[in-house]
Amino acid sequence: MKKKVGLLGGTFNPPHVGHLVIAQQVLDKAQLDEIRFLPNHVPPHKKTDETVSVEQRLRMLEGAIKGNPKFAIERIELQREGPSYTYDTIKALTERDPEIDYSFIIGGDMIEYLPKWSRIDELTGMVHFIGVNRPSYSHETSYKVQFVEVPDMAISSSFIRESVNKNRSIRYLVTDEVYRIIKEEKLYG
Ligand SMILES: Nc1ncnc2c1ncn2[C@@H]1O[C@H](COP(=O)(O)OP(=O)(O)OP(=O)(O)O)[C@@H](O)[C@H]1O
Ligand SMILES: O=C(O)c1ccc[n+]([C@@H]2O[C@H](COP(=O)([O-])O)[C@@H](O)[C@H]2O)c1
Repeated sequence: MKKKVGLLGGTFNPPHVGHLVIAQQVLDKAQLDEIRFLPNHVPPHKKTDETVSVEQRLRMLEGAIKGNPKFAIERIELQREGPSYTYDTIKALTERDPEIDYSFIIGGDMIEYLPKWSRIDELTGMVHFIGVNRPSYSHETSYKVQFVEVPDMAISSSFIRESVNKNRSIRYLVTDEVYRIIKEEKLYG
């Protein structure tokens, strides 16, 4: 049987506990073998805090997943210039790893946004989508998306960036390692 790998694509600026909980919940409930976090190079549809480098986002992600043998990082988008379209990524990954059965995990905001994704009709035929609930967003869609229920977490990277900027605590919203990097490198200040 093919190995079942869940891809959690994101900007991870910074990675927060919401990302980790989703990944663990989907791993268990969808009975996957492994989760690979897929940091994008350039987010296709949004501006993010560009004072934080790709390298810093990657180091925070490495710190966030440390210690979980079922979590890894897929770096394929970091090697590609331009917006990180998922169509290009899935095409490259399925060609590279024909022995892996990939699923692509998305939260409610991305489920709502699916109609605007690049080559979405082709993409839904190429990869299995798994959607999770996210407060303030719907998970209803006409696209083929398997729904996995997770605890509702109103946590976002933007909330964390804004909290740091306003001198409010982000303790427990990110792992200790991510917290340390944000403080030591004075990110989002
Ligand atoms: N709290 C959450 N609940 C459910 N899904 C989430 C949550 N946070 C992030 N996700 C999902 O994780 C993936 C990656 O998210 P991303 O790295 O863009 O973080 P974000 O918190 O949405 O960032 P930002 O606030 O900067 O837009 C997306 O599919 C997103 O929907
Ligand atoms: O391919 C697209 O058109 C597309 C549009 C929006 C988002 N995505 C992907 O969805 C994932 C979550 O995006 P984001 O912006 O919430 O970090 C990430 O892997 C993005 O590359 C992909």
